[in-house]
Amino acid sequence: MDAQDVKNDLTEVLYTAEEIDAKIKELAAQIDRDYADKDVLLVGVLKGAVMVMADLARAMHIHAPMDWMAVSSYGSGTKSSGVVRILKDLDADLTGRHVLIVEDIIDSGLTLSWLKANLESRGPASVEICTLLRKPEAQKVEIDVKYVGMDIPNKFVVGYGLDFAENYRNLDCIGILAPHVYE
Ligand SMILES: O=P(O)(O)OC[C@H]1O[C@H](OP(=O)(O)OP(=O)(O)O)[C@H](O)[C@@H]1O
Ligand code: HPA
Ligand SMILES: [Mg+2]
Repeated sequence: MDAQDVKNDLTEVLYTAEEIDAKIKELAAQIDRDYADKDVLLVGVLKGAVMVMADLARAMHIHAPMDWMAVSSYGSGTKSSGVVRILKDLDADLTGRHVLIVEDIIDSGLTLSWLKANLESRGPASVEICTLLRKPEAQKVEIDVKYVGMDIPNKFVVGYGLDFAENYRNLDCIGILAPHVYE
């Protein structure tokens, strides 16, 4: 690791690229089984879920059409504002469809509880959630989540799609961001 390596800004690597890959494959196998007899539409939440979506979809063996929504509740800070805004809506009509929301992280849960209710109001056959990470100690609202990769401590994490002020998304691992970077 050279002096410029952004990994230097992590206090700890929580999951290596290999560990993430193994977990994504497990989730994909579960999803393949559960949706074997119905068509699923993957709904990725930009931008954080881009890496999860790309790897999850490629690890699946059933049809996995993808659509995207952009919502933002964090802006450039490390705390959720609780106010969710739609920055880009779906192209697809959800009527009668089995929707699987794909997310990188459930932190306070405010984004997903809002999003799930929003998508449920569009007449889908079902709406389930797949998230790679969840912070149980930070969650402020109950959400029924069918697929969870791993539960993590209540620390601000970056990498594999997760950003701080738009940086670190391209890290191949997931780690805890050193507080000196944002304090
Ligand atoms: O459970 P919550 O406390 O609501 O936090 C989780 C959400 O926050 C992040 O998105 P963000 O709004 O930062 O946008 P981004 O995906 O573009 O980084 C993350 O990707 C989730 O969507
Ligand atoms: O821990 C986090 N890191 C990056 N983005 C986030 N959005 C919610 N929680 C986090
Ligand atoms: Mg973010």
